Amino acid sequence: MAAPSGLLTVSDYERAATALLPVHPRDYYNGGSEDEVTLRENKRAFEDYTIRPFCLRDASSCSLSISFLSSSLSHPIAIAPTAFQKMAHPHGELATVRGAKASKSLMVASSFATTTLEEIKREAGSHPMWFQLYVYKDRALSQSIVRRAEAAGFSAIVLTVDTPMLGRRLADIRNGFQLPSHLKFANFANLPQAKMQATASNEANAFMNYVSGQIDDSLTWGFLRDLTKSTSLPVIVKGVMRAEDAVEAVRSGVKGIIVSNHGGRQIDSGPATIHILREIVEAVQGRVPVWVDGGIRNGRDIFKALALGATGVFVGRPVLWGLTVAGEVGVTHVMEILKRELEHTMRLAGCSSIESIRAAKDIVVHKSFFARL
Ligand SMILES: Cc1cc2nc3c(=O)[nH]c(=O)nc-3n(C[C@H](O)[C@H](O)[C@H](O)COP(=O)(O)O)c2cc1C
Ligand SMILES: CCCCCCC(=O)C(=O)O
Repeated sequence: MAAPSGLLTVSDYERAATALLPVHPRDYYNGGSEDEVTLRENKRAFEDYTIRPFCLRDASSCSLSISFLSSSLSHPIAIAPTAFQKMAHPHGELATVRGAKASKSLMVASSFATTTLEEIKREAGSHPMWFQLYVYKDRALSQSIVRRAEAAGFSAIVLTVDTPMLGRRLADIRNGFQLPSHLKFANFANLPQAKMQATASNEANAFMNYVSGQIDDSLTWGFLRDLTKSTSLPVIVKGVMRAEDAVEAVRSGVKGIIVSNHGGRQIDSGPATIHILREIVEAVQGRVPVWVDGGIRNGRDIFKALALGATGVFVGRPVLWGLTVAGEVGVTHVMEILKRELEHTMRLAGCSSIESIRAAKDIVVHKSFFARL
């Protein structure tokens, strides 16, 4: 199947998906928490940074490849974990895996997938896949999920640390958002699915409260230290927004950090992730790779994140929009658009490799740079 014609950018996919989706999944996917200040700011803040291109630097070839830990990837754009992908398309997570493979993109599977982690990994084969972990009050259940991810062949555990409870997503509360009754929390076959799906009581927010109530809100650094020791997989933390937390995470044994505010879905009024990236990169001093997500919608955004020190970036909603519009073809197309835009930006800026973006001092500056001229 060919990619839909006329869709040239992620914004085109956003408009198309938003028009197609029923109101509950649309608001769940697109929305943020409270006044959605952080949701908007994540995207807007990229405009505060300017690209200062070099000229006459041989733009005839360009490589997007990166390496970190003992891995190498053909490009630095990865697929963030997002829950309930079968609301976007009947093939859900499996279509996303196929799109990840076709576009050679690293993918993270969500704990709250509507497809089991074993089915996801089977579809992925040898393609690199990480597993995102939410920790439940039922610690035995959490441990069994980690063991299953190890056994299935995932290559890292991504521990989400910005969600002791769910943020207040007002649109979902107003809609009485629930997982449609034909879909399941596939990784939790033994939990009372009926409670996790449509609740007969229809009490406002019953579903969100139930899910939120399953997540362990008492986690501390001790849990992270224990996790890094008890799993055979490298642990990466997702949701770090402060330099001292990044340093503590490295001390706790993590092998990577994802600077993230959960796409503006958790605490509201937090800063845009792109503003926080540099201080975290500086604090970590190259001891572990640092990724960033939140509001990344085009190749210039990705270029800016790389120039500010990111090893790579993750995208969440853009993939859901691609999945909604055209299943695996849409996911592939969204990722190809981002890759093409990144390469285009690199060649116009005089950078023939990702390394050369990072090495070029001041190629990306905050707009306040010009105030001193
Ligand atoms: C609909 C939706 C579901 C999400 N589900 C999860 C999840 O299950 N686990 C998780 O760690 N993050 C989850 N996230 C957060 C994303 O992993 C990521 O941090 C965020 O989407 C990045 O922002 P962006 O959507 O602007 O690219 C979700 C985000 C969205 C939009
Ligand atoms: C309504 C249940 C939400 C589960 C959490 C998934 C997630 O991380 C999100 O941002 O949504």
